[in-house]
Formats: sequence, C-alpha cells, structure tokens
Amino acid sequence: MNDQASSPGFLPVLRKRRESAWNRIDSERVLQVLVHNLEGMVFRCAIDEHWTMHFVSDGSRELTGYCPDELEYNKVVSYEAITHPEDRLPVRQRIVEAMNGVARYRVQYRIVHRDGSEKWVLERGAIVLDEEGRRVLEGFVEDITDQVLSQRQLSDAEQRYRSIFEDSVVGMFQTSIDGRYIAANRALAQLYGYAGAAELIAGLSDIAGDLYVESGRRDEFETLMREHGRVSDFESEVYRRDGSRIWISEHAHVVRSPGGEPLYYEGTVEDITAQYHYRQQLEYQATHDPLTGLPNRNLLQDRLQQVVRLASRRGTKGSLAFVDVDNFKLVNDSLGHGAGDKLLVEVARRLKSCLRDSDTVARYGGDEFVLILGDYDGLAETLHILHRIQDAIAEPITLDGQEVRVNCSIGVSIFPDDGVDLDVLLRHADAAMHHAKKLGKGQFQFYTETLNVEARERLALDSALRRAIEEEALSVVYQPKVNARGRACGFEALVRWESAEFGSVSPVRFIPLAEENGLIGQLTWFVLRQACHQAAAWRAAGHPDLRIAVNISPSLFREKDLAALVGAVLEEAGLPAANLELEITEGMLMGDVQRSLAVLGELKAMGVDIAVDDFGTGYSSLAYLKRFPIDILKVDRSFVLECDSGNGGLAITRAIVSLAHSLNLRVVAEGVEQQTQLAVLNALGCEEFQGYYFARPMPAGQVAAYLAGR
Ligand SMILES: Nc1nc2c(ncn2[C@@H]2O[C@H](COP(=O)(O)O[C@H]3[C@@H](O)[C@H](n4cnc5c(=O)[nH]c(N)nc54)O[C@@H]3COP(=O)(O)O)[C@@H](O)[C@H]2O)c(=O)[nH]1
Repeated sequence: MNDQASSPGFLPVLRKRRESAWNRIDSERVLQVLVHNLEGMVFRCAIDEHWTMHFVSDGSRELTGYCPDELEYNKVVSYEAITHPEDRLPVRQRIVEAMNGVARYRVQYRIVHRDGSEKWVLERGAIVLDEEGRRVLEGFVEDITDQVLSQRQLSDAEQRYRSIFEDSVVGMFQTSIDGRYIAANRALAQLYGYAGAAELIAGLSDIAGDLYVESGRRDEFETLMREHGRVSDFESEVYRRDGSRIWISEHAHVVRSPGGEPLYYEGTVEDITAQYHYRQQLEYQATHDPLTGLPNRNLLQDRLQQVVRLASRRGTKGSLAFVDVDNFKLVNDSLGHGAGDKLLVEVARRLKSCLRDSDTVARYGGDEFVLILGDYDGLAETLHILHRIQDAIAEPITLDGQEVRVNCSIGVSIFPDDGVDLDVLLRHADAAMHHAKKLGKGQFQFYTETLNVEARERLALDSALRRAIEEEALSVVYQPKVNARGRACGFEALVRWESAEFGSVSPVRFIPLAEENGLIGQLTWFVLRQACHQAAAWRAAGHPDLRIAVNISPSLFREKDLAALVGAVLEEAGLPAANLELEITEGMLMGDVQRSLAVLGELKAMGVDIAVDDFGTGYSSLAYLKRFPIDILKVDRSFVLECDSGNGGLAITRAIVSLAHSLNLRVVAEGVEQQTQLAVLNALGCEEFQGYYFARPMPAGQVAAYLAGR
C-alpha cells in the first residue's frame, strides 16, 4: 500500500486543508452543495463483494436511477448488482491492480440503470483509509455513454472507410501536390504491378517522371486541378513496374484545408486498357477500309482539312488526286471477287509506295482511291509523282496464277486554287478523272473550269436518261445477222435515245451511265419486251425462224429471278424461247461461276440460246468455258477489223473460231465492214456475220423491206 492509500479519505482531508479559509463560511454546507450538484456520482465504498456504498452523492439518481438512500449500505441494491454482469470481473481486477500499485485507478465499464438501459461510465478513484483506518474506495463515476457511442460510431466509420479503401477493386490514392504518393490501396498497387501499397509508395516517388508515358501529362493533371479543382476521366498511358504499359482513367479532386489551401489530391484509378483498345479498334474500323487498311472517306475529310490548313499557313499548294483503276470491273467479273480484292490490295500497296509517309492514300469506294499530296513544290513535282504512280500500277500483277495488267486514270485538283473543301476538290478531281478516262486508259488530267461544265452536263444527262426510261422515250433498232449463205437469220436489238435536250445520244455514252446509276435493269426490260414483241410480229409475218438477240447487262445477270422474268416476257409476247438469244459478256460468266452455271442452266432449260459477246476481250478461263451451257461465241469487232490485215488479228480470230468449234459452239463474227473480212471469216468457218457490210441497225419499220430485199 502506498502513501496515498494510507492517507485518510477525501472528506476529512478537504475539511482540514481548507479549514482556515473556510473558517468564516459554512464549509461543510458548501462542500455538500458542490458534491451533490456534480453531474455524476461521488462515492465512498467498502472493498467488499458488493462494493457496499458508505456514501453516494445525489448524482446517483440520474446516473443509476437509485437515490443515495437506496444505494447506501445496499438497502435496495448493491453497486455490484448495478455493474453490468460482463464488466464486474474486469472492474474488480482493475481495482485489485490499483491496490497493488499506485492506488489510483480509472476504469470504464457498463452499468444497468434502474430502467433497464445500459450506460457507459468512467470511474476515477483512489484507495484510501477511512476514519477507522480501513481501506475504502473514494471516487467519482460519470456517464460517458454519449462519448463512447460517438467514438464507436467514429471508429466504425473509420473502419468502414478503411475497408472500402483497402478492399476496393478500384485503385485509390492520395498524392502530395508535388507529385508523391501519400497513400495508396492494394488495388492501385496491383494495377501498377507492385506487391503492396508500401512498395508502390516507395517505388513510385516521382509520379510526373516515372508513371506517365507522355511527358507533361502530370503538368496537364495539375493544370486541371488548379483551374477546376478536379479531373474526370483523365485518360493516360502509364508504365507499370515491369515497364509494360496500360491505359488508365483517373478521377480526382483537391483536398483543401479549412482555409482553402490545397493539401493533397485524392482520387481513383481504373485500368481501361481493354476498353481503350476496343475503342481504338472501333475508331479504326470507322475510319479505315477493312480490305486495304487505307483511310476511308471519314478520315479523308479530316486529313484534307489538316493539310489544307497547313498549306494555307505556309502559303503553299497541294493536290488531291482521284485515281480510278481501269478495267477493274473486267477483272472482278472475269476472275471473280477474290481476285478483284487482291488487285485492290496490291493497287493500294503500290499507291502507298509511291508517296511519302506524310501524304494520304484513301480508298474512296470500289476501285476508286484518293490521294492527298500536300506540300509539293509546284507542278513538276506533282507530275513526277503522277507518272510514278501510273508506272507502278501498270506493272503486271499475278492474280490466282494469272498475270493481269491494269492502268489507272487520274484526275487532279489543286488546293487552294480549285477549292479548299473536300466536296469541291473531289468533284473537280472526279471530273478531271472522267476526262482522263475519255482520253484513253492510263491517262491523267488536271481539273479545268471546262471539266466542271462537263461534270454538270453529265449530271444533267443522268436526270434526262432517268426521265427517258421512266417515260419509255427510248427506242430499239435491229441489226441483222447473216448466215454463210447470205440469208438473214436473226437480228440484234440495240437501244437508241433521241433526247430533246442532248440530241441523239450514243449507247456507248448512256449504257455505262445506266449501269452506274442503277437504271440498266429497267432499260433492259424495256428493250427485251420491245424485241420479243417485234420478233413475235416477224413470226406472224412469215419469218418463223428469225432469232432476236438482246444484250443482258451484268447487274441484270445477277438478278435472282432472271429466267422467270425472261419467261414472263416471252409468254406476254407469245414468242417461243427458241427465237430468243441472250448476249452476255465473258466477264459476267466468270464472276461467280456457280451462280452463272445455275442461271444459264435455267435459261437453257427454257430453250433460250446464250451468246458470249465481245469474245476475246476479257479474261475467260477456257477450263470454265466448256462447263457453261452456251451456244454462240461472238468474235469481238477489234479482231474482225484486223483479220484481213496481216496483223495478229487473223491468228486470234482463227484461234477463237477453232476453240468455239471444238466446244461445239456457233461463231458469229461482229463488226464485219469489208468484203475481204467476210472472205477470211467465211474461210475460217464462221457460221454467222454481223456488221455494216450487211446493214446498219435499223428501225423495226425498215426490217420488212430489208428482208424482202435480201
Ligand atoms: N446492255 C445493253 N447494251 C446495249 C444495248 N444496245 C446497245 N448496247 C451496247 O452499246 C454499245 C454500243 O452499241 P451501238 O452503238 O448500238 O453499236 C452496236 C452496233 O451499231 C455496232 N456495230 C455493228 N456493226 C458494226 C460495224 O460493222 N462497225 C462498227 N464500227 N460498229 C458496228 O456494234 C454495237 C453492237 O455491239 P455488240 O453489242 O457487242 O454486238 C455496244 O457495246 C452495245 O452492246 C442494249 O439494249 N442493252
């Protein structure tokens, strides 16, 4: 027992110490008032099994629900009974400790109020000797329930926050304003490739220099923080600990002191690498052509804007070139779409190889490419590039084992002279390209105002043709085919257009236009119906064997119900199928071989004859040719023209005729203009002839007279 424990209790001590000062006042009364008015309970108790109270102040009422009389000497209840059962032993142990030690103690525990509620109390006391020299406890018990509960709430909240922080799958951080980590959670450490938060904090000591791939990224982060106090979706590429890179998105804000001083930044980090790459992929798909990997129209617009802006800043010029692959359709139709695709990929590669990295090659659609040549010094440089492109494209290309040569036609517009926006420059380059095509294959042409007028005319021609087809203002003429004995054995139906606006327009001009703008189907049905009705009329007039030949366009050949549609026209006209020949080109046959076989099979089953027109100008596969149910080969005019001239024309014509005969096909020589040609073709064994030597195409009304004349 120490000194304090052996000193007398508080009542006599208080009395003694203050005796002199209190001489003049009723010190006993003052003490009573003070003790009984304290919020809490002053007590003296025995150190026994009940903590038998010798004295409790009035505060016991509020604290325990019992008044002093009821508590003192355990009249109604003992303090041991009031003490929460779970806390009785710890309290006693604490007091025993104090008895063996400093004699003073503090102990926090629960009591059960008279009304049954629990209260947290703090007891501060000392072991003292009473007036008889027995050891007793004197002390003060106060209600600290509110304090304990709020502390508990605080620590619960802290615990909750800690587990959110620690267990979150989202990376979280606090960083100093000068770019060092103050705190980081496990998810962030994992994200950046560290074993734990401590390792991250120690290892990544310079965020600006060590984390971001793009230098200056932290400066941007700080600028945003300074200006807006926060960043949202701040996307950056960052290094992980092992040097690999990931993409992250940060959301963060500034934490300030009550005075508004920035203290630190805190925020979250998400790994968006997969998302980022997916977005990149979508962006790439939206801006690039899947076949060639070149920029598409969307990106072209963007690139042109940049280049035009740069040229205008520097006061330089640039050019936009529209490149169209000549004969692409022929390759596509004759060797199939797979070969056509390979051709486009190779053309794209060659175009790129002719330009600098800073230039743009874009696929505009189909076989059309657009080049943006920025920053070239004048015309000479541009001309040099254009020649280089044409030479590169003209090099032979091997497609599925077959060597093919193509050229390209190029139209060029110059910026800013011919315009500065994509639409205008494209329109002008397109007009120039069409002009180049007209000049022959493999040409280039610069845009001029005259071409603009031509382009406008083409547009006007397009509308006029549309109207003419809708109003059935076209007509059909008939060119005879003659057999070896000089007798007319049939006619080819050829369309004519006499336009009020444009005069007589050649089919060479409007048939490709109708192909381009999708009017060819309607046009062909018109010709087919006219021709079938006409042939039926000839039959009725005593020419039952005259056959009528109608040209079928590629798009119509791809039509699903071609045979059924032809059957319907024959029925409507009352013409036997044997009187009808359909002329198709070799390119159309080779496009989709299976489909061609099916369509031709249906037509043949109906009894319609099939002729392959312009034979020798495409890329026919002879292996396939024998599989198609065809009846006639028409030797192209270009060979017929030369068959009597001693050039290669004779050899080719002879080869075609003998090929046709070996496949049991009839041969029609088209474009016969001279008697000498006829003689050669006759000698070669051609069965039929067509050409100006016999007759030019004529209106239906002249056919009767022609037949009578022969
Ligand atoms: N899909 C369709 N195409 C058609 C139709 N009508 C015509 N065409 C095609 O347009 C091209 C030009 O045709 P056109 O101006 O009618 O010329 C034909 C003949 O007039 C011409 N020909 C005939 N004989 C001679 C000749 O001795 N010399 C010479 N210089 N030209 C001659 O040839 C054209 C017929 O050719 P082809 O069809 O290959 O037998 C032409 O490609 C037509 O096919 C149509 O209704 N639909």
